Amino acid sequence: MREGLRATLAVSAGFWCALGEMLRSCAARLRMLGALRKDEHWPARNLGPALRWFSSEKDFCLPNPSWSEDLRHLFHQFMKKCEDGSWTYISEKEMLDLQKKASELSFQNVKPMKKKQFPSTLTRNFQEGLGFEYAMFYNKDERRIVCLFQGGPLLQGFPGLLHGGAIVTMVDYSISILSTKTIGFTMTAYINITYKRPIPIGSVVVINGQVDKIEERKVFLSSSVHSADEKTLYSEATSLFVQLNLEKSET
Ligand SMILES: CCCCCCCC(=O)SCCNC(=O)CCNC(=O)[C@H](O)C(C)(C)COP(=O)(O)OP(=O)(O)OC[C@H]1O[C@@H](n2cnc3c(N)ncnc32)[C@H](O)[C@@H]1OP(=O)(O)O
Repeated sequence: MREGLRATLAVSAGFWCALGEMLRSCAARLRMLGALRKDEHWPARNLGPALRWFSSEKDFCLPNPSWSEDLRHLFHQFMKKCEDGSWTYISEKEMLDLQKKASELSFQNVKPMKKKQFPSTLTRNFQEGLGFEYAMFYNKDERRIVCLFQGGPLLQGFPGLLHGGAIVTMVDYSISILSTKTIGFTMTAYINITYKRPIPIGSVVVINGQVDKIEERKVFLSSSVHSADEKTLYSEATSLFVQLNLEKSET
């Protein structure tokens, strides 16, 4: 009897959580669409809570209601490419595990912030659709990474356009995962980015990163940012990542 009651309570708690999550997603989608409406100036006070409470249980790289048709389409295309094993989907958990392991191994003197103060990594701190929406795919044999990225209204620089800092953040994050998967834990030593065309907020871009050369602890990479139809080249970057010297790193 008691077991039955417990099961009922668990099911109803699950139902309310799922409903809450669904309503939050819809609200985020509506806010994003509102912000993208022509001629509308979107004051920050209308944003509502922009931070998202992070749950390590949820895979934020999977499609959510804020994703546009283009992003969904590309995501499913890449998931298909994963079927023969040439490409692999990188889940949120894998990204978090990489970060956690890197900080455990290298920065013993740095205290991670408490979850309550700081929900997650920069790219995951925004409500659905308002910041960084992305999914990544890795090709081990070709030493390549692809990141499908849709930047939301909180990443605005000039009106209606993505901020260059947000673009390089996403490029840096993608290739940092590539270099770490290629030779172990690395950090960005430099990244030189050239912005060729502005990226409209809410549009979907494809970040392609590849390893050009490895010299001992140094990984040289190049990357590009294209439109989903590959017709527009938005940015190009070259960068150096250095494998962490675990004996030396203390801070
Ligand atoms: C898993 C995903 C997590 C998401 C994170 C996203 C990525 C990031 O944002 S990382 C944050 C930004 N980056 C940083 O904060 C890094 C700060 N810098 C550092 O900690 C160090 O300088 C670091 C680790 C890059 C290199 O330091 P260290 O391990 O002591 O290497 P060091 O011995 O000085 O240099 C190694 C080699 O790299 C070269 N090198 C290092 N930095 C540079 C540079 N900026 N330009 C050119 N060459 C460089 C050196 O000349 C040397 O070359 P060689 O072996 O031929 O003599």
